[in-house]
Amino acid sequence: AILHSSADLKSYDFIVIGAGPGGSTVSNRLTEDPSISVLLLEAGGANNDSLTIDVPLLCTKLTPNTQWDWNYTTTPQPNLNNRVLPFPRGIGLGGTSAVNCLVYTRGSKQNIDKWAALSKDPSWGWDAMLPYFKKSEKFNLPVDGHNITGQFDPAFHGFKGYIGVSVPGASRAIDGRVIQTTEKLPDEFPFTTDMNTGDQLGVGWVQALIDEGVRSSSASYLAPQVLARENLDILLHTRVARVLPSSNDSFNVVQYLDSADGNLKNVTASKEIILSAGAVGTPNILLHSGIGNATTLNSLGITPLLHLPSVGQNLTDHIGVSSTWLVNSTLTYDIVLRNTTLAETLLQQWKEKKTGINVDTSENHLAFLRLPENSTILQTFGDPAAGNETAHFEFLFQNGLSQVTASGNYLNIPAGNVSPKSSGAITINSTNPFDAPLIDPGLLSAQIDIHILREAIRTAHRFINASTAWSDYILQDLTNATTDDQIDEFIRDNAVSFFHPVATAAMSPFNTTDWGVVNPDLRVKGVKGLRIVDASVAPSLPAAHTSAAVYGIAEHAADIIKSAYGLS
Ligand SMILES: Cc1cc2nc3c(=O)[nH]c(=O)nc-3n(C[C@H](O)[C@H](O)[C@H](O)COP(=O)(O)OP(=O)(O)OC[C@H]3O[C@@H](n4cnc5c(N)ncnc54)[C@H](O)[C@@H]3O)c2cc1C
Repeated sequence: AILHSSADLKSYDFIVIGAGPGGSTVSNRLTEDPSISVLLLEAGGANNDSLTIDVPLLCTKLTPNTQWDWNYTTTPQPNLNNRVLPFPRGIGLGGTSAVNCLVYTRGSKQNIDKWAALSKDPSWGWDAMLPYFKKSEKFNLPVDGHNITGQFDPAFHGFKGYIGVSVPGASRAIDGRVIQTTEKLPDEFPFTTDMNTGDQLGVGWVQALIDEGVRSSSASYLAPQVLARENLDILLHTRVARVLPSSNDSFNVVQYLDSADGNLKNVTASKEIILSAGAVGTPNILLHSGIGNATTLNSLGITPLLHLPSVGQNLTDHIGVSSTWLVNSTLTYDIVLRNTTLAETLLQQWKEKKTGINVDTSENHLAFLRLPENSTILQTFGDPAAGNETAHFEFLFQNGLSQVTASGNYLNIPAGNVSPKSSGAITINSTNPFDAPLIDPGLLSAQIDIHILREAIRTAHRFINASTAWSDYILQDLTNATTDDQIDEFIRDNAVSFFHPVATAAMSPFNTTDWGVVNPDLRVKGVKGLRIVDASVAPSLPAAHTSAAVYGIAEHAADIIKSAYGLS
């Protein structure tokens, strides 16, 4: 049940911190066993009364600087002309999956196999993880009822899980041109039926976290029939300050801020605390608990309880930038952005029938592509991707999603570097656990990353210019950058995080002490009672939007925990 106040707290076997994909999934699966009790603590509210969250196409309005966002920013990024970027993280049931743009991608088989190699545990590889990806998924037919044969491969999908996944349920004016380009230029831009089979390369229909036209966040794992379980309690509006040891080496106590009276209070787990506060929140809680680099903690005035220097380190994220063209069409989304009556009519259609443009996310097609194998970039710097079947960059084909000026119709193609070599860190500079941590994703700190992004932008332009599919459509290229220097400056002035941070509490092999925060069973190294289940344990960043990975990690984690305690 959702508790009214901390006065209703009982005693619990497990306390889970954070209701994003990690925490919601593990809270659900553990309470399938009626002999186990779980308390889920979440800093935000129920998030269940917001049209902006539910309507897939409104995803861009959810962040930054809103009630659904922690409203973090990065430290100034030296390789982006010292810009400070928004770094949204969702707050409330669903966590960041309630505010993201819904794209469902698992990355390549090589990406997931790299987790097994880094952790020296084959259960984190693709073959063992595929059943967990499927277990989390409820693939459903698009709302327009069109025939989706050839738009996805059913062999790689689950149909009985909690999170809705679907292909687009409304066509967009550029769909035909994207597909035609794959037919005209199949060598460089091959069509792929399904990017979630482990073989991700090509151009294809987006799969998005949508259930019959409505956003499916991790709150789907906390649906009313799940909340009806007597062994699952949720306390909302509750920010965790730190975790504390109850004996020398066992962390069983959670210290939280009671929003009702503003006091710090403790609650104890008889078995384990599970940290699922995300790639920013989890290292922040650990550091304030004295778990991290002992020297740095000491210099801040926090007593180190466990020296684990990798806490907060290795933050890896995607970076991307959008190219824009003025187009010869009036069937673009920017007309809706400019016309409140039309926007209201479309919203009404969504409310009444769950049909129309609002049932889908920001694009109907994606591309995952590589640099040519003989490219001088790869020869000079080595290949940063997980292997030769893993993308270097991604395109999202958007039909006028961002308006550039007050008039005109647009095509936007955000291009992301999805196999970055750069990394940064989450650190703290305060002893107050409720102060924002310092978020430095270190974007473009490795030289190869700007080279890849530059070639991604050039490739997006080839997609548009090299095929006759677009010749009667494009009026003007608004990027205005062609030389290396011009494109680099365009990137440094405009690129943003794609908001996919991972690896800030990475798993490393058992008995490895020089890097990593958790063992392959996701227990924090060197202590009892503490486990981590969220994006921060991924030891490397897949070439993919990250929530699918976290659902897979959490389904696997639930089985690991159940087997450790003999649960059903
Ligand atoms: C704008 C944006 C767009 C994105 N687009 C996509 C996309 O299209 N597809 C995709 O797959 N991924 C996308 N992502 C990334 C994806 O949403 C995340 O990878 C995923 O949600 C991470 O799950 P998590 O469980 O690790 O953490 P989160 O989802 O961040 O959940 C952590 C939870 O912990 C809570 N919490 C944190 N600290 C505390 C505390 N001290 N006390 C109590 N509770 C706390 C938070 O409020 C939150 O609910 C996007 C992210 C953003 C920001």
